[in-house]
Amino acid sequence: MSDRIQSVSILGSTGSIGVNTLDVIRRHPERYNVFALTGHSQVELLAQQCREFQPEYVVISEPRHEEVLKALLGGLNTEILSGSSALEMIASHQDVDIVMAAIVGAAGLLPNLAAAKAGKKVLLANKESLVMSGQLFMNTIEDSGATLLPIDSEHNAIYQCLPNGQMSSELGVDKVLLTASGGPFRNFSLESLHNVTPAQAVAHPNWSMGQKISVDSASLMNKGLEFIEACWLFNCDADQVEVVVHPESVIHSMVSYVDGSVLAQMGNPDMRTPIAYGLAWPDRLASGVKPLDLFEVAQLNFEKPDTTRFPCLALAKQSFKDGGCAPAILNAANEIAVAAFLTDKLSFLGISQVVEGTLNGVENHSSESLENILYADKKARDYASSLIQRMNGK
Ligand SMILES: NC(=O)C1=CN([C@@H]2O[C@H](COP(=O)(O)OP(=O)(O)OC[C@H]3O[C@@H](n4cnc5c(N)ncnc54)[C@H](OP(=O)(O)O)[C@@H]3O)[C@@H](O)[C@H]2O)C=CC1
Ligand SMILES: CC(=O)[C@@H](O)[C@H](O)COP(=O)(O)O
Ligand SMILES: [Mn+2]
Repeated sequence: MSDRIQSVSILGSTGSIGVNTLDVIRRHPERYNVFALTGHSQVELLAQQCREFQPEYVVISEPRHEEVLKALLGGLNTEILSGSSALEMIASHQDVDIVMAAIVGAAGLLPNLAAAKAGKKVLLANKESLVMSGQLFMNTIEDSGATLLPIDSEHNAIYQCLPNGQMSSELGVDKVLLTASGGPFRNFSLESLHNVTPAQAVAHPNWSMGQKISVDSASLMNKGLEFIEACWLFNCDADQVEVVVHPESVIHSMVSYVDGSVLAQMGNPDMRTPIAYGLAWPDRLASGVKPLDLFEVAQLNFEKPDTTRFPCLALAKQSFKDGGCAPAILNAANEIAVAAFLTDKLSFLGISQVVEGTLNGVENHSSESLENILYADKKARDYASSLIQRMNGK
């Protein structure tokens, strides 16, 4: 354990992961100091977090809200910044040890890359940035000597079950078993999926999360993004990752070995466990999570995923196999489609149609440069938006 207090920047402190991160940090003032906090639209909550944790910097990424934030924080010794370049600054600042990457979606890419380039300990919750830029992101981590620790519950579990955090066949690793809850519509017929609402989609059976990831869990796009995330994080081929539906979300994922052993990481579904693991690694830290009561759990169930009702999983796997910017195109189309679904401009089943249509309609290029990735992201957003307009007869 390091004796020095660690300085933490939290990208997306007003979100579900951000709030849980602050909850863990609050329990350990002797170990962590908050260097910077960031939010996008929740100005009141961001101001409240600043009053409690007194960071050096606060960034409101949406510049419209800067004046309100200033008014709310009058007299506080925290420097107030706005805009996306400020996010990169607080993610790469020389006084920062740990960066929690918890902005939702592609908006996290540039600050996450800045943290990686600056050699920080990067706690990666934002899976979209890795899906978009897999090879580039992993190369950046390796070149800078940064430490990358997965916070996504499944990947954190896999990391804990692998011998050295990597898919090593020399050490007898056979396969990664990526668990999926199946989401709120696991038992819905294809017919009934036509009419499901945003309120139903965000009501995840086991986890309390932000709206976008909750819809992704309902469509199984979350598992598709996580499939790609696992391949990059652990240097796996597509056939070394198997998705297993496990409705209880008590096993957070598993690793199988050539001798027939299967190692699982288990616990109550509460993100404070992987967050505490990432913050304290290689130590362990009390997180406030209730111990798992196996008698209460009683049963663990497993099923195969159904890609007929949930085509997003198959689309994501295919995009990874296609390579280049295909995963970035998939991600961008999905972000646009989910936003349209949440605002009643697209049906639930329309999400996979928009993603598939965009993958077919936008040309794929090499993903070697950041410029190519950002170009694919922009093209895919434009294409998906116009597709939704056409689907709505406009
Ligand atoms: N929630 C969970 O349990 C899990 C989440 N993850 C991943 O972690 C990430 C965050 O998820 P979650 O916390 O649920 O999401 P939330 O929607 O709860 O929070 C998102 C955060 O990002 C900020 N934000 C939104 N848009 C922008 C933008 N354009 N620029 C900068 N900041 C922005 C939000 O600010 P504001 O709220 O102020 O608008 C908020 O702080 C996602 O990538 C998700 O996939 C992974 C595993 C589990
Ligand atoms: C908590 C977490 O990591 C989420 O990504 C969660 O896994 C969503 O659950 P499903 O996508 O399996 O429904
Ligand atoms: Mn997950």
